[in-house]
Amino acid sequence: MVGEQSKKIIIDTDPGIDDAMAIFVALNSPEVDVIGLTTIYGNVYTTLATRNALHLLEVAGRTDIPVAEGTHKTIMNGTKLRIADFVHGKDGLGNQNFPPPKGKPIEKSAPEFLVEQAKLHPGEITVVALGPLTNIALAIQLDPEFSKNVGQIVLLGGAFAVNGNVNPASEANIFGDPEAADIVFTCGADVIAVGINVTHQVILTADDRDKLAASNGKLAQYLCKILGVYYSYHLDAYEIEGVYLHDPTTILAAFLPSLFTYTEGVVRVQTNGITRGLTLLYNNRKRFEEVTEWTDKPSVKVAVTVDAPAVLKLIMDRLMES
Ligand SMILES: O=c1[nH]cnc2c1ncn2[C@@H]1O[C@H](CO)[C@@H](O)[C@H]1O
Repeated sequence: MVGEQSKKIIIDTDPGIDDAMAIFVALNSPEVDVIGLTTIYGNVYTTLATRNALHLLEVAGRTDIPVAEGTHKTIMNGTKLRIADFVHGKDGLGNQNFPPPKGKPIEKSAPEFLVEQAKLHPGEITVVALGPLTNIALAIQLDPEFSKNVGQIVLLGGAFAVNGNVNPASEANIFGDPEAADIVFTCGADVIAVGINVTHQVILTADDRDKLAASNGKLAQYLCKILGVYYSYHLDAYEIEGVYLHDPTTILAAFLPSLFTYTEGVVRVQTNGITRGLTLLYNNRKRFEEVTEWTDKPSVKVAVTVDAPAVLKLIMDRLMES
């Protein structure tokens, strides 16, 4: 669905059950035109993320959308990755053993595609980053103009003034590549961070899932098939009969920003020690005597509150219309 004034978005994704939901919400939202998917490790390894991205576009009948494969390593060339297959299933999509997709990724790598599109449409592209931030950091390193050319970077990442979900300090996407995250937070682009302090407020209950399953929405029904593993994980880890809608909530922040409130400040990422992956926002309330690691760095916006009932309703409506 493409509206007249629709925003061009590129989704950087590691599908992932909530990624699948976010991609489908975006494809059914007239406010945005999805011009590409780029893939990254996180919920699964990058190779599987690419396969799943192609598969999801086939399910949605949108094979016209290009998929560019991202990096298999962290920005520091690390190959020991933390993969959250215990959250999403071995295949990333709820252990359904879907057949391999027919399509192939494009020749360009994810960072090359991001740089190319930002240059082609200066100020117009919104990158929605749903996994670790390595591809975006590589795009920044590849082209010094990328931060200026990109319209906005809306990222799911961080745990602002709350515990993380990998450990008490760190949220999964930031923990996946803290050095890359720090590059993105300080790159000078218009960055909006949606952390788990916000996404943990948007919960799809078992009742909501039943409503999706009972609808005629083709994509809603597909999602209900793959959601089982995600529910089991939440019951086990959080003792809730519902799932957090991290990625779909972040997608909405990209085109319906008024559903959220924000604060602004410099965010740095801890890259060492037991708090590796911690996101720390300087709230500008004190002028420090010393020069700090936050001094003279560009500010970003960090989501603080969310109209959770409105976000949940929109996500469900868009999926049930599919
Ligand atoms: O406990 C966890 N470990 C790793 N990844 C997780 C966990 N819980 C959720 N996610 C995944 O990480 C992103 C949000 O942090 C989401 O993509 C979510 O599916």
